[in-house]
Amino acid sequence: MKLTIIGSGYVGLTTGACFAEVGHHVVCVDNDPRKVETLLAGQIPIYEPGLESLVKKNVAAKRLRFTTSTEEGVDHGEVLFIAVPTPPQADGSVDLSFIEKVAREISQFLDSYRVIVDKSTVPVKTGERVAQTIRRYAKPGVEFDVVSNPEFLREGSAVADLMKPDRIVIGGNTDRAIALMQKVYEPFAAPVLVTDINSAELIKHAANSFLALKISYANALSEICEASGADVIKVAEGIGADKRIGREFLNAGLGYGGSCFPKDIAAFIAIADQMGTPFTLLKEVQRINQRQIDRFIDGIREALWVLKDKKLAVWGLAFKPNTDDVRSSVAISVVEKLVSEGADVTVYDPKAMDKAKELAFASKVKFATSPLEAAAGAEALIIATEWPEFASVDLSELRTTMRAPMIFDGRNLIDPVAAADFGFQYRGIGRGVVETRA
Ligand SMILES: NC(=O)c1ccc[n+]([C@@H]2O[C@H](COP(=O)([O-])OP(=O)(O)OC[C@H]3O[C@@H](n4cnc5c(N)ncnc54)[C@H](O)[C@@H]3O)[C@@H](O)[C@H]2O)c1
Ligand SMILES: O=c1ccn([C@@H]2O[C@H](COP(=O)(O)OP(=O)(O)O[C@H]3O[C@H](CO)[C@@H](O)[C@H](O)[C@H]3O)[C@@H](O)[C@H]2O)c(=O)[nH]1
Repeated sequence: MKLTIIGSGYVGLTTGACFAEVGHHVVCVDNDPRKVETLLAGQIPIYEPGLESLVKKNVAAKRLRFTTSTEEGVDHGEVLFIAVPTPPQADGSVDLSFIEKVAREISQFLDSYRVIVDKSTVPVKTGERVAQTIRRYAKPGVEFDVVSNPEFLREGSAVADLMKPDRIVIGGNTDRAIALMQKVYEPFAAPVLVTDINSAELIKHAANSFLALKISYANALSEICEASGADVIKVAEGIGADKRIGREFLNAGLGYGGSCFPKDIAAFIAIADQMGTPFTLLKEVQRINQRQIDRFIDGIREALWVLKDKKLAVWGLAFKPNTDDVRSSVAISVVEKLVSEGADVTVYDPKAMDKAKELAFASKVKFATSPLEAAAGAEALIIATEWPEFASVDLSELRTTMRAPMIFDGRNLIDPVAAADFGFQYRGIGRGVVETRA
């Protein structure tokens, strides 16, 4: 099929590449000329495992191309996917101006039937607004349908998630549009759930909120574990073994971050308020999430007494491993907090340093070229993102290079007993303080 993606960021580019991989002919549009130039030059503007080779392969096979022209995209695709940003506003509600703009742009070039699919994460009832907007601006009588097809990929495993999704949600109001959408997804052989547009839109916010709730449950447990001397990892294992609960998304840590959960939970709260059905449970989720980072910083302050002029190493800047994405990264919030209290911070991340260097905090820290270089002479090490390479650092070398032996492990990455054996004082999340045994 001929498909068009409008917005070629983390979602649009990866979705476009995966659609091409299963045989569709895909045009990816982006209004950022620099991004399109990069893509046309054969480079990938983001780090996502497996994406580069997939893009190269499908460009070479002439199933995938890039343009800045929405007109070219509308001409090409039978189905037009919108994957532009839906950022938060100050009150938590969603800024829908990107979506509205694309709807107007599409309507300008619409000559014959198209399915316009909202893949961005949007509040319930956005589909109705998109249809209204296109009808208002398009030539009279031109046929189209609007469909909601939320995306559930996770950064860091986006290609795998797209190629083998748990489910595909198609929210549509006409058989014609739903049939075309089923054809788009046929090659993926995944379970398809067909709903009305409003339900599909709601599924996305409800799913992300539930996952954030699950993480916050583990984080709230971690505080009780610290107070009682229990181990949150064992507790998560114990409850997660029940199939009705499941072990995934029960990892206590510094709280959830990234470009999705914080904004989507705030959006869902705002949507529920607007509907007159307040979702106060989610406010508690937000509170627990903030408390988790505050408690972590308090623990560092309590152990080190004074942060001013302390030489600290921070491992990790990306909001999670296997991505270079630093949007709403809790790791960066940790660094900012330490810097604001006068600490002398050196950071290292395997993939996210270029993106981090574009942010305001960058001028106030030093960037190292390896985990051990970051830790050289440090009076404490803070682990803020659970990159696998941090777990395999030689603890004996680490001990030798650091000035004082303290590890604050915000992601429970290091084995506390091994750390203690190598002479470290170790503080994880929800597993107490382990004193040095060396
Ligand atoms: N990142 C994720 O993991 C993820 C997963 C599922 C859903 N989502 C949702 O998908 C949407 C996009 O997220 P993202 O992370 O891909 O954002 P992104 O910022 O990485 O990409 C969006 C792209 O849209 C482009 N764009 C903006 N306006 C445009 C226009 N008028 N015409 C053409 N291109 C335009 C931007 O230049 C950018 O490249 C959001 O609603 C997000 O909540 C994101
Ligand atoms: O047990 C866990 C799992 C995750 N996290 C944190 O939660 C955040 C989000 O992680 P993850 O969900 O893996 O990454 P995202 O790429 O943000 O993916 C989420 O957000 C996307 C955008 O909406 C959705 O498509 C995905 O289904 C949803 O998992 C990160 O800060 C993680 O560190 C934890 O603290 N504990």
